[in-house]
Amino acid sequence: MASHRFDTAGATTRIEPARLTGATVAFGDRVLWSGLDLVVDPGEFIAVLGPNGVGKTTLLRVLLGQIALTAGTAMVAGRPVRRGSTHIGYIPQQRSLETTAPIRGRDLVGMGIDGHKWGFARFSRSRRRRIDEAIASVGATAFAHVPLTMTSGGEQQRLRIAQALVTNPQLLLCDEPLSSLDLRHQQDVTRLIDNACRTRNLGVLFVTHEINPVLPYVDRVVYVAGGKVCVGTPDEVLRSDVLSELYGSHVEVFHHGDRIIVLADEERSSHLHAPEISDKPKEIG
Ligand SMILES: Nc1ncnc2c1ncn2[C@@H]1O[C@H](COP(=O)(O)OP(=O)(O)OP(=O)(O)O)[C@@H](O)[C@H]1O
Repeated sequence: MASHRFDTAGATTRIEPARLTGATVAFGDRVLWSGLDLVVDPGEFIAVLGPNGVGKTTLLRVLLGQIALTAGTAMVAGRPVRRGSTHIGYIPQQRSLETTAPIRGRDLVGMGIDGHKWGFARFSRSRRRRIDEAIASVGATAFAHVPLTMTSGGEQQRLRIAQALVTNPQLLLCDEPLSSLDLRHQQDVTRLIDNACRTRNLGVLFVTHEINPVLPYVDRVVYVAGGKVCVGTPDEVLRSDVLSELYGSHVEVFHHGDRIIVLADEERSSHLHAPEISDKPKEIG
């Protein structure tokens, strides 16, 4: 894991992408999670895991400045969180990109620089270069000029990653970027994000229900369940005893070849799961 960034003068400057201290989020009487201490290092790939509805997206929204902590502090790039920070690249949970407007991939990537504003900035040479570089870095050059409606889900996800990277952020927040992708595209997208993490020295928080495609790449996991959060390496956290304590009910972690399968007894922990509650054990990863 890289932990230092080199400036142009060759001196080492350490920029901390994110830091949460004693972080707690509650909505009314409902405490979503509490007491989270987490420092995201430069070049560190962290997976955020846990069942539905426990507050994984909320964690990203805290760092985006969209949800205020009930207690504790949240910093991004050494400063208190604020909305609209260019230090953050964000890949939101997948929404359909279908639109009647003739938007192309490179338009989408450009929106990472200037939102949905259209104007003279569109024609600046440096802006064009940044967009071209971001598109090339995710291997999307061949289809960046095609209307988005004519691109596949995997191609759109590459363009979303380029959009998140175009401001050269220090922190990349990814909210279930693997959903709706087949295994090959899950692996491609995970590799791309890992490559951005290592080569750009940026911190990555990657929310996912698919543990196995990301396992080869992650440095640490943040596991949210039962109103609590556990942070550590996959070997430290993805264990039956650790997760049973976190869930407050029996959880089995199986190793099958390279794969990890987490089975939680939904009946006993159904209050942790939303909205589809099953009386069968649920495979989380
Ligand atoms: N602004 C808000 N006000 C009240 N409740 C909220 C707010 N934002 C989120 N919640 C609730 O907090 C809970 C956690 O939501 P969140 O989307 O963070 O969960 P998640 O772990 O990302 O779930 P999933 O895996 O299903 O995407 C949900 O029950 C949600 O309805």
